[in-house]
Amino acid sequence: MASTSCTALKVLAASVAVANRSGTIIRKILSSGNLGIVEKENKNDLQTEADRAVQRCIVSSLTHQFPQLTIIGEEDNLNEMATADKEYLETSLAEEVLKESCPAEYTEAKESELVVWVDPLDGTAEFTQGLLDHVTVLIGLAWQGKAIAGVVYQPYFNYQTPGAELGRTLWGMIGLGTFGLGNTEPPTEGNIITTTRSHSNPTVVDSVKACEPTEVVRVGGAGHKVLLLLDGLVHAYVFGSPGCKKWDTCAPEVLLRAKGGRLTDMHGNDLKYHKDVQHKNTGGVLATLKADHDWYLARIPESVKQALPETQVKSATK
Ligand SMILES: Nc1ncnc2c1ncn2[C@@H]1O[C@H](COP(=O)(O)O)[C@@H](O)[C@H]1OP(=O)(O)O
Ligand SMILES: [Mg+2]
Ligand SMILES: [Mg+2]
Ligand SMILES: [Mg+2]
Repeated sequence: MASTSCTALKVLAASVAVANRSGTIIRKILSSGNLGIVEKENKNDLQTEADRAVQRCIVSSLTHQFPQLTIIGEEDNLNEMATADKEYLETSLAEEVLKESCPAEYTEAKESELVVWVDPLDGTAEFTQGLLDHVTVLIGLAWQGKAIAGVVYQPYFNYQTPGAELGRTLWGMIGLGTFGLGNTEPPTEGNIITTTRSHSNPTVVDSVKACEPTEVVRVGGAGHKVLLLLDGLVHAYVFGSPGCKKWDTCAPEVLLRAKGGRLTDMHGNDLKYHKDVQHKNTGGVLATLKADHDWYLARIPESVKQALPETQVKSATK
């Protein structure tokens, strides 16, 4: 099989398997009733036992199978202990990924050149408030500074539909496509914009308003908002704030771009994912699937652009 010699596809197959395992961990912790909530930088920046346990699971599992990867996870101080964490070791590879052929441009990508951006639980604020379908697990793979593959796992997809299967896995690779989706056609009428519900500020409000929405959908999570685009429920995701980090955007960006969409900062620049890049997406986030991305870019006010400088890369050669 062509895929067996493709390291990027193998890492993606491991990421899909460990994302699925993460769902079991998150659901078990929520049903235990003890979320172990900790405030990080401020009251809008929370961490739960699910964030910690899933990061340990993902980092220990990927490190065990691919020791030369660079893995950058949201939750600090967990990576070192994760290598010794046997409880959470997931060593399977997702067959549905392995059966695909590696796009020619990635056959040369070496394990030591891949950077994996991990958000163990995106939408933590909403998770603590019981808005469970806002939660996703995000694992994105970057090579030569570009997002090339990723998985978005939604552990509580369908949780309000009795009898339906709980959770879904979406994964993709640039050049291969996005898998696990249904309808992706956007609404035929209006200009529906999704944005933050828990991290708003004046530049967020100004950028949404400037894009002339007919409706604003305020929900949690970067992964969740990109899923709204991929499910054909909104036309654009507009986040005029530096709050999102590389682990919030890497995997969702792949799923969008592999379907022909775009995810940029507010200046229209592509985001960079080198291992030594600034973690914050300081230029904000603008994402579209079928809508005219440049139309939205042209409407972002100069005052917002000035408040959101482009992200700096220490060395763009790695
Ligand atoms: N000001 C912020 N402080 C901390 N995290 C933020 C901030 N803004 C955005 N994020 C992260 O980006 C995600 C998307 O933002 P929002 O839901 O506000 O649109 C959030 O779920 C959160 O990720 P996480 O939940 O993984 O900490
Ligand atoms: Mg967080
Ligand atoms: Mg996040
Ligand atoms: Mg998170």
